[in-house]
Amino acid sequence: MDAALQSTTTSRQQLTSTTPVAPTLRSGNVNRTKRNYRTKKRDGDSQDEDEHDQSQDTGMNSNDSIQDSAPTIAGSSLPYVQSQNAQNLAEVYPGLARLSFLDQEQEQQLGEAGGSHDGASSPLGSKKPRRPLQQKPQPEPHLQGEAPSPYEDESVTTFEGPQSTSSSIPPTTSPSAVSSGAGSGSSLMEIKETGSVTKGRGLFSAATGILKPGTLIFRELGYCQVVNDASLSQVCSTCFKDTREEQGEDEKMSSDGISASGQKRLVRCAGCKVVWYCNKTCQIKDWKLHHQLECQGIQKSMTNPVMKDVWTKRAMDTTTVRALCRLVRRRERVKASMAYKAEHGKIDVVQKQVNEVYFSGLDQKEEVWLDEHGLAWIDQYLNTYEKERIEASVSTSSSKGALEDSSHLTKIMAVVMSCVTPKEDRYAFLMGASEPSIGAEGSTGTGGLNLLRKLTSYGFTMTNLETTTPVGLALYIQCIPFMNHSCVPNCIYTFKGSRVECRVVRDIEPGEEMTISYIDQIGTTQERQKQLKERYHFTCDCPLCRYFPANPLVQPDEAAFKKIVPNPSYGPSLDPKQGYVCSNTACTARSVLAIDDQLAIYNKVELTCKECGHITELTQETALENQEETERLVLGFVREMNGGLASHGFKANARKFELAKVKVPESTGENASKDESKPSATGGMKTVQEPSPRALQYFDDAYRNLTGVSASFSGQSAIYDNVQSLSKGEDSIRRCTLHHLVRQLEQAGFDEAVGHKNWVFALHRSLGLERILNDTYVGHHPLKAIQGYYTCKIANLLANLLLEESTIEIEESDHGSGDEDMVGNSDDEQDLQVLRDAVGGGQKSNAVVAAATSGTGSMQEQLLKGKRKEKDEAGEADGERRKKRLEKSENQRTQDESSRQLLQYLKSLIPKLEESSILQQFRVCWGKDGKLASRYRYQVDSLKQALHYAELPFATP
Ligand SMILES: C[S@@+](CC[C@H](N)C(=O)[O-])C[C@H]1O[C@@H](n2cnc3c(N)ncnc32)[C@H](O)[C@@H]1O
Repeated sequence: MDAALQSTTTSRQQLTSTTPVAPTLRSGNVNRTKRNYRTKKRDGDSQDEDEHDQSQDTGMNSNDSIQDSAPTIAGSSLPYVQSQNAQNLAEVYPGLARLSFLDQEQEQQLGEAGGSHDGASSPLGSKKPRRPLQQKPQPEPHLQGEAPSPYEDESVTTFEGPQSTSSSIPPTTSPSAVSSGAGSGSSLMEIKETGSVTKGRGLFSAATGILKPGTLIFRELGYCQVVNDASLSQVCSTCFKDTREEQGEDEKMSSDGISASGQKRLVRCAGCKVVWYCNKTCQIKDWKLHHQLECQGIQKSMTNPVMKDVWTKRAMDTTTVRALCRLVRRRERVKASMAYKAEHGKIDVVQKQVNEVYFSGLDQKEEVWLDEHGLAWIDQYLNTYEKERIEASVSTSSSKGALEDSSHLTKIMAVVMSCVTPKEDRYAFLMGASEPSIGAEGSTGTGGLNLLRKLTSYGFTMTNLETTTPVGLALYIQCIPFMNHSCVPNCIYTFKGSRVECRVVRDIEPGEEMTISYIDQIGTTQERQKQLKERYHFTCDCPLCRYFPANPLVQPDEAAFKKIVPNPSYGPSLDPKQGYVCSNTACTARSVLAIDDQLAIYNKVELTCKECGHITELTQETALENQEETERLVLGFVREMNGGLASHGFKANARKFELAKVKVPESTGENASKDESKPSATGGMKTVQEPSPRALQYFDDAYRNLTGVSASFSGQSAIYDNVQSLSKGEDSIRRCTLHHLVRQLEQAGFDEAVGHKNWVFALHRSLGLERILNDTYVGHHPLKAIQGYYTCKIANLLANLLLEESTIEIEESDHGSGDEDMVGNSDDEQDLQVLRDAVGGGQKSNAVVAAATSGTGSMQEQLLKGKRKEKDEAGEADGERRKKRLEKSENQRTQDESSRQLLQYLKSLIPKLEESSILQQFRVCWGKDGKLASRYRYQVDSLKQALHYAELPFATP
């Protein structure tokens, strides 16, 4: 959300360690004379940068290049050339003529490669048939009741852009918001007023039935998006593919895009030397959409010595700058197109053709919509509500003074203006006082300051789906920006490239508002509210904030929260994350006795537990000691994770914080982690990557120190047991909070470390974070969603692998499994198909399949619930409740059985998946370069890891 600023900060932090510094532009780059095509042809493919250099040169001298390249265009078979004269083309895209050279070369290259190319970025001019606009994607398996999938039948989907562009009320539907189920025309969601003056509008369910967890409610393309500075050389600026996934976390990329192993991953635009791409297809696509003008702008900006430092020495983060430039340019393009339409009564042919060339299927549809309605829409939705807010944040911006003395926002504006606006238009651009003429170089639309303000409050930080690392900044305008915040959201969002996807995480009733969390949910009510106030300028009033009011004097409100969480583990008085619980180890109550704030007022408090009457004395010193002890333990954990060699500082270890290689007996499973030193019966030992037992012991101690609960990765049910082992002894006050631990882990680079997918599995599973998130933190942590997504993805991929699709039955479970992760994702579908072909389509029983497809996402939760219920049973005597519990436990047994079947099934797949012949086939049919084979390998490894941890017994409260 206010990611523009946020991401700027993040990126700046990362900049010091990871951002490559682009080499200084060769002198005379901008005015370098053109070389002829033949020279370029001779240079061949390896000369990417030179080729682009030339296209840049041509782009900057468009008149010459149009004449020069006219014959080439005329003779080309490229679709946009066939029916378009070069002059018209060049008017809109001055560099296009020169680009035809790249297109031809691209075609040639593809021809040589047998036309096998990543379908997601189909080459310009290739004969490859586009996915038809009305192709029917697979239905969403998790949509319950009558609510149709947003993509159920696109042939009848109609785009409803702004109903009246002059209206100040924005339209209630947008392409992504419209879900036309089999001609019903019904919609899955609608935008309407919440009824709260502070909240304004929101996104509401318009489905007729309950939307179940896992349901994909929409996917949305960005209006404009950029890769952040820290990721520029590692993430493609067109498709947002993150090469770090393939190269592994510790294989860093140098500033020239060469990995530690010497492989070149991305190619850089040789014109500006700022943005990077997977290949020329991506480069061309971006060139035509955005980068041509962006590239010229950056080079123009570099003629100013101060600005030059920004671009070449990264004197400041340029993420927001580039995003804003793209926003300005896109608005320009749309305006030019609209003006054309007004004058000629039809859509600009070039625009139309370019759209056709660029996009296929849904993308094209969405892009056309964005082009036609985006401008009006963006103005409407941004202006109506946000106008009075955040004004202060930019009120100081002006073009005054030197860059160094200016505020951050002023700096951003200064750089933006140096890229997009001629000097004489700068004031107009800044204030929106007048409209520069359409089509003129540097024409900018209204109010650069306004746009910046909007970008900073509506921009989203895009993250890598699997690692959750921030990769870029995007502005969405259709659905997600209408979603309000809740600390117990019913939806979560994730990114696939630049496309955002929004899913349901708990039941949504018809008409209920759909919410997301703008912030990390791990904090206390005070912490969350502080963040929301600072970043988004509102005070959250969600059910969780009302259940655990930030101010302990405010009467808690139970009703709203209990609607969402029927049996919360804690009473509604104090947020358990901010307090201390009874120190009597025999006491099973976890009611909060005191909070930090109280301790700040009184140096010493005596706390009587209502449950057991035990009196605990709590002093600031005790609290501090607890804190220090935990820090020491976390340090020990970090040191062990780094091989136990040296005692490093927190931050310095960030990148090294990896799973240790541990020798375990061949027969993995529960014993593997319990007794790693003993060889198995067969005598074999093997190396797996997981936290060492000592590291886990450290973590367990730290965890227990703070919570009074054993993380118990080793399988002992350990709530409140073993507290004696703590140095503070039995009477130690136990802090009922984990956020300090989480903060320390963050400091220790944990966040970066969990970028490693196995880490996510390992730690969530083995340290019981699932339980913590479910039980203590109540809501759904984004990481959990990612984990769930990933688990589903692997499980589905593999579960489907050996099955005929027709035999798959989706059984309803109390948690969505996210099966639809596969739906509509051509990459995954291809993955699946290739795998299926490779393995040869084995058969499994329906029951197993149903278990596999229904239980995947909630597998761990099901186990967790089972254990929790067992514990509940032991502690309660009430007959009525026992009866209910028995019923529940019956359900639980079924779920456990389903999970067990799933586990067994997935385990049985592994040997088959690991057959070398399959791996070989996979390599041959997909990636000659072996990339996809290694991705496949990675998935199998992750599955093994997940299964390994899934088999460890859970610690239950
Ligand atoms: C992305 S917009 C959400 C859509 C917005 N309500 C609208 O009408 O355009 C974010 C802004 O909505 C408001 N908002 C979001 N969630 C809120 C909440 N839970 N309570 C109050 N205001 C909220 C804040 O002003 C925030 O800056």
